[in-house]
Amino acid sequence: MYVKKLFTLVFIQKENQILLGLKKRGFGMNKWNGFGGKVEPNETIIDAAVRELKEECCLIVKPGDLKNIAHIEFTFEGQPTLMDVRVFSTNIFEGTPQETEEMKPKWYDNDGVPFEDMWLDDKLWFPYLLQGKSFFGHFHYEGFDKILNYKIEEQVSM
Ligand SMILES: Nc1nc(SCCc2ccccc2)c2[nH]cnc2n1
Repeated sequence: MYVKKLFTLVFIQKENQILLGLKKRGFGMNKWNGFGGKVEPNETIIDAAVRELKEECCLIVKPGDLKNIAHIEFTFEGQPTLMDVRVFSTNIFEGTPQETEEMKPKWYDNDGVPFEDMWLDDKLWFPYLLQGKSFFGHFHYEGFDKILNYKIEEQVSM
């Protein structure tokens, strides 16, 4: 029986580039990732996504401009937590990405994503993200550096 915890993950995209942030502390520290975090009890998932993006790199997006492109679940052998991550993307945003205490932002070419410094699973589902295909994924980890099993299923539309 898992204890489900809800998280957001936002990817800002340009023509052939994607904005990633180097996590400077906490869960996933020293890995490049999208922007996000825990959904608080008093907010919607979308509001959490907008809030975390602003907190982590000072970009402003409108809730209506965020497209839910994926639902990814992470479980870890021997742990009761199921991380329920709602992934959003948009190419409509205001501001210039700024470094914060949480994240150091950097634009990457779509064909130059630093998978060697990201979560192991990311290289498995980034192709769907970069091609704008919606998907469901579940990744079951042993520790943080080994995927025991996973599934990815394209979804017609979320
Ligand atoms: N890309 C990616 N992201 C996460 S956690 C994303 C959600 C999150 C959680 C806590 C703080 C900020 C953001 C992953 N976990 C395992 N593989 C993973 N891949």
